[in-house]
Amino acid sequence: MNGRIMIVEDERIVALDLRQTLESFGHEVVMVASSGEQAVAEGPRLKPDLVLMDIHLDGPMDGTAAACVLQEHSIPVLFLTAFAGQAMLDLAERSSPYGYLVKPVETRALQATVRMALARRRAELQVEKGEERLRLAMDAAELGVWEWDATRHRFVSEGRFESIFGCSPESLDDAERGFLARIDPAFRPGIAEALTQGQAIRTTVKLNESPDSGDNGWVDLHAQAFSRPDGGLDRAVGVIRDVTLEREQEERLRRAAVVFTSTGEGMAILDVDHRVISINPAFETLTGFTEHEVKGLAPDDFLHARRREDSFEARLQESDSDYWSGEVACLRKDGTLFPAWQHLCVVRDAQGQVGNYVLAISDTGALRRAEAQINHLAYHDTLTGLGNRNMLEDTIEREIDRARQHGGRVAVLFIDLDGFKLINDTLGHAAGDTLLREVAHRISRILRRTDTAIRIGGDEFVVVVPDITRLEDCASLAEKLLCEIRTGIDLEHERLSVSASIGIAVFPDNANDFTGLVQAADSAMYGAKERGRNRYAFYSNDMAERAIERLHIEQGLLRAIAGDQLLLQYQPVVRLEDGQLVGFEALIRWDEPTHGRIGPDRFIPVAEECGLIDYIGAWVLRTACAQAVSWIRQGFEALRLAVNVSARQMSAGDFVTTVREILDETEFPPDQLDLEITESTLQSVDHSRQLLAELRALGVCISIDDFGTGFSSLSLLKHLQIDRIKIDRSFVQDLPGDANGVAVTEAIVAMANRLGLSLIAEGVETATQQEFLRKLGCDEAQGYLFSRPLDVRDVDMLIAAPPEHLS
Ligand SMILES: Nc1nc2c(ncn2[C@@H]2O[C@H](COP(=O)(O)O[C@H]3[C@@H](O)[C@H](n4cnc5c(=O)[nH]c(N)nc54)O[C@@H]3COP(=O)(O)O)[C@@H](O)[C@H]2O)c(=O)[nH]1
Repeated sequence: MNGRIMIVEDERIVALDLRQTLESFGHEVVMVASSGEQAVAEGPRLKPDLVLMDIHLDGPMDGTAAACVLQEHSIPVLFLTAFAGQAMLDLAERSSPYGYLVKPVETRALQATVRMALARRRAELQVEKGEERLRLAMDAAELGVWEWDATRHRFVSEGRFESIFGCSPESLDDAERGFLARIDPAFRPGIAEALTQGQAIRTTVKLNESPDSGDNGWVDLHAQAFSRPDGGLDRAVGVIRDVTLEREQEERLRRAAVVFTSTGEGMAILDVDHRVISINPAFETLTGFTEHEVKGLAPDDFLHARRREDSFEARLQESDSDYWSGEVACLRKDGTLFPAWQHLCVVRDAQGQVGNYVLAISDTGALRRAEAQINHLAYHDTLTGLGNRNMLEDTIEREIDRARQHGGRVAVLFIDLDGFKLINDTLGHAAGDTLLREVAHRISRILRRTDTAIRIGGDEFVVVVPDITRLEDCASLAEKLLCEIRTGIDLEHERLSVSASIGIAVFPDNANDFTGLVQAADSAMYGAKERGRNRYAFYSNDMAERAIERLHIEQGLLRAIAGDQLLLQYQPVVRLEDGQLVGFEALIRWDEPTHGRIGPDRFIPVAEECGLIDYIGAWVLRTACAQAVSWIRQGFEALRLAVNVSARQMSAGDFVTTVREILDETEFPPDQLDLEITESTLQSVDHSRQLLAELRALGVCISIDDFGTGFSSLSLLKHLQIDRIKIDRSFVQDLPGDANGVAVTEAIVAMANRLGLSLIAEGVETATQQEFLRKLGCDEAQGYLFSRPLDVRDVDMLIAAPPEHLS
């Protein structure tokens, strides 16, 4: 076995001799160095298999120091020395020499020692190479090798162990827990058992979060445990490999598989030639085809109804990406068509080559139907099926646009039912709903195809009439609507009659846009209501003027309250039987310093609108009660006092409390107080039934004022706690000549008698009217025939000395 040898010897003769001897053995002497410095400078470059080194060298670096440096470069050294004292041997040992020859060296000893050293060197190199190979292989396989000596509590590792396990092997030295604690608790018992039983471990485990990096992941763990003879773990050796990415990939695939089989979208996987490889259950459900039936077919052959437009190739070409989505027409197995939203997707491999296609379809038929339903709901009133507020805006704006283009006109009729609230209140919401549906039906029945009927909420409807040429046509339509609505409606056991008030506004005459037109029609509707309901009114400039006047009244009313400009008059009420004075109705007046006396008809509605009525109403009640108490104290003990109450007052949450407090404060006897409430008040006040019950509980009486002018129903009178009905002046004034007035009055008297209610007629101006009413059975009356409303001092005189006709 020959080698490349360097000789380090400062004695030239000895060096030459060594060289000749070594060369005679067939070795190659790569260099003869004469100093330690020269040896360490050239040794690493020449990489000799062996260095023969004289220990005692001249110069600063002796042989042992030079040998230590060469050893760092894995160059083996064989020492030559003239003597071998203990101290020298100790020094030489530090550089782990391959041998130690004492000079003069005998040739055979030199040959044998050099040969053994070279053999050892070769063996070591082989081991090193083997280790290197193993390391590279472990690296390539991304493995970490570990060995756990449980007896000595030592944990060693190589390769990628540290980076995979996320902690240094030293931290695992200590105890089983060090190693096992890194493993997720769910996997720990199995591993622990295999270790204590000395078994092989082949498993994939999850790691806990690393204390160093915070990572957790999955590792493949292959190991063999060895037990001690007395039982228990001696040591374990194994490899680990990080399989986190594979696990995630598997998990993704598993999830994708779940999605594929469970999604509601029909999916088909196609090969490069667009032939079906597989379909999911949803595809089968959507199309009726089984996988077996469509495997190997192209979707264009069995699925796409419009083969040319929806063809696979055409759709993908449309898109400049690998995706296309859009609506297509699809065929089911039974030949029926359905609209579908289709996604096409190209699946490429790592090299960018097309590997597959994915086709996904969802039936958009249901979506289309839902869309239509949502649109319907968005634009229609669910109760009546008419259009709703959204449709109103769209329709009016569209018709205004059209009218602008053609120079036409658009009419808007705003319809509000008279007395609807009362029906809801007394007969219940179900009855109210039935009524609204019937009214909606009647409105629709008489409209043209081009007209639009809308319910904008509650009891308010709007009719949009395009292309009107004459205002008379609007008037006749409004009349037809009033007549249709007025006709009795059968509700369960009741035949109801409800009227409506209609306001009409026209584009471009009254307003130029949607908001203006609807507002104008709304104002006109209020105009119709003010004029007595059950009628229609066109929007007029008067309405705008009235709005300004209202503003002036509102501002004046504030001054009136502050400046004591309000006062009360009292109109006597007489018993028809004997003409006896039975009481008074308190009537408010406003003495305005510049405009003179203003009647309640003008300012009460304004006070209601601006909220001053609560204050004014309480003032009237307090003043009238206090005044009446003084008349009672003057000797008119049987006096009854009627006080008008408006809708707004009744709506105030504390109305009953106000009445109670005023009665307590003035000491007026409750049973002599008559609160006059109009039918329309009952119609507009929520929970009027309960309110009346509470007022009755105070002991006061309730009269229905202006009876017969609004929604009158037997149920209303039956359900509400009422004492008296006041026949409206409008019926009385035409008695007894007018047949209609007579019929209505007779019906009211009959109704009151049947329900045991007392009757009073207002506006009696003639003796004939008085006589007619008396004969009919009417109990009491008031009117100019007996007396106009009087100031307090006139009433004082009246009580002191009643005239003959009021005695
Ligand atoms: N909420 C309140 N409303 C009130 C109050 N005071 C009055 N009013 C209401 O104002 C309306 C107009 O009232 P007024 O101008 O006072 O007219 C009353 C009488 O003067 C009038 N009347 C009486 N007899 C005759 C008659 O023979 N002929 C004729 N043409 N008019 C007559 O009738 C009105 C009384 O109406 P009524 O209350 O329905 O009995 C009116 O609606 C008042 O209710 C108030 O304080 N609060």
